Amino acid sequence: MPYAVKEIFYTLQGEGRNAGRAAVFCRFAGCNLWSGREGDRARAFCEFCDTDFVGVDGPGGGHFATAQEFALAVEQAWRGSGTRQRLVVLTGGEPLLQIDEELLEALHSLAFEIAVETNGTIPTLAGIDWLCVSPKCNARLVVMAGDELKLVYPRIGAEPEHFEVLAFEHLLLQPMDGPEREANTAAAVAYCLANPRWRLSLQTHKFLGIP
Ligand SMILES: C[S@@+](CC[C@H](N)C(=O)[O-])C[C@H]1O[C@@H](n2cnc3c(N)ncnc32)[C@H](O)[C@@H]1O
Ligand SMILES: Nc1nc2[nH]cc(C(=O)O)c2c(=O)[nH]1
Ligand code: SF4
Ligand SMILES: [Mg+2]
Repeated sequence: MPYAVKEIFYTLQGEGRNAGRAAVFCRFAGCNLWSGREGDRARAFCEFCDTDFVGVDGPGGGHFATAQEFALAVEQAWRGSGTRQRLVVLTGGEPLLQIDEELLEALHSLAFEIAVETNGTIPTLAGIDWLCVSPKCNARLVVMAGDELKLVYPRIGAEPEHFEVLAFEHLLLQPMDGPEREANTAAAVAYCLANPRWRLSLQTHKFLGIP
């Protein structure tokens, strides 16, 4: 299957329980909850997105005809020494629109651990090593289990309490970036102080000034 990829880059995972860990990021083009066009944002299922996932014109982006071709591009982006602790984060856009078993096998065969960032509206696959689900309040959640649940906070209709019954190892609140970021961060801190099952996830790459 061909894969449409906006960009591939090497950086530190900025968010969640793996924050600080070196990884190749692969941003797949396209999302099922927003077209990516500013004119559509107000009526999108997900309206707060901080990401440009339209097209294949970013650094390292393109159309990859096969899983092997894609995996080689990921390997070429890896800058760490050796073949241990190799991590790739598949994100987007919505990566589960494009990830298939062949792609997971090709990445595993190059010794990559595979993390996925998903909105949880598309069934997931076996073979993902770290699954991060970030539910969106206007969209039906179908992925009810995973390694971390990372909730963008605050959102009316997506109160953290609703998600505590699901089978996630780690529960994280990530302040919504945008004009209210400071207030949202203070609210997330207060929530975590009062509800210790939840931990704060900051988008550390943004204040570090790295991709
Ligand atoms: C751009 S999304 C791509 C992966 C997938 N579509 C998803 O929503 O999980 C990556 C992560 O960024 C989060 N995110 C997007 N916009 C954000 C914002 N304005 N503030 C904080 N987190 C945001 C998402 O909730 C998700 O956890
Ligand atoms: N450094 C860094 N960490 C991230 N974690 C999740 C990201 C995403 O956009 O999915 C992201 C990103 O865009 N950059
Ligand atoms: S689901 Fe993810 S990629 Fe799609 S618009 Fe929302 S935050 Fe952005
Ligand atoms: Mg991002």
